[in-house]
Amino acid sequence: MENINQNIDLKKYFLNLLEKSKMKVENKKIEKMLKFLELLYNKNQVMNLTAIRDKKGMLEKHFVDSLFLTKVINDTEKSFIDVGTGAGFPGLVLAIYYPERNFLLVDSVRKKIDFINEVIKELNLKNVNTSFERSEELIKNNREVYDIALCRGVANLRIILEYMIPFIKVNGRFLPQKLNLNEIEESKKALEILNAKINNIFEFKLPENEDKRIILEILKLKKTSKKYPRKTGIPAKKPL
Ligand SMILES: C[S@@+](CC[C@H](N)C(=O)[O-])C[C@H]1O[C@@H](n2cnc3c(N)ncnc32)[C@H](O)[C@@H]1O
Repeated sequence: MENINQNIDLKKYFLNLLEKSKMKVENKKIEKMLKFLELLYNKNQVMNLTAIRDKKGMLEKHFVDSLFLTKVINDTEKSFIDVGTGAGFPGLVLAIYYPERNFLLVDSVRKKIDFINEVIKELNLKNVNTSFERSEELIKNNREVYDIALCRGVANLRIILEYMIPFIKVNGRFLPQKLNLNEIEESKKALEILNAKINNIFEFKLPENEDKRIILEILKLKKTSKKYPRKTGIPAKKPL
């Protein structure tokens, strides 16, 4: 009985966070997200998947924060890649939200991808593929094929630009999530080399703790030279 009441409270809490953020999510998707939350919470007891250890914190800082992207993503954008997805943020939440669109979730740590594969199986998701290759390796067969690239909490902007811009089509968008605008100035050279520009900056506030969250809209203007990304490890060691 106690468990059922806790689940009802949690659902109410999630719906309230969404309402405060002016977002609507269909009930069957909410149920899937709550199931994902349960799996994450349980796995996090035995394996370090996220530093946020309570369910309400996870709902706000992982689920709602991932869903902010739905305010920026257009109907025409159908293929997505999320590099450094960790426990599935933002990519797995968006894959639940957009069951008709295709997602590739990537993380170089195999046990994280093992967890994501378990969630995919439990939730019976048909629109998600996974890879535990590093992005600099994975690019070989995936150059310029995605409409949207996603990346949250992985590295400095100038580093992730080199990882991500090569994956997207010309006129595709990279939508990195950041906590502030500090990295923009030092990323100017990387943007120029990779033929990309910052087109827009979207600001959000987490509904409960009111911390600021940023989504950068980066547009790919022309094809990327095959020189990029450089060999594995170099983008992080010697950023553009
Ligand atoms: C701090 S976690 C962020 C996880 C998740 N995106 C989130 O926001 O909760 C960063 C993840 O990026 C992965 N990562 C870093 N560089 C990578 C690369 N070049 N290719 C694939 N994964 C990478 C790490 O293994 C780690 O799991």
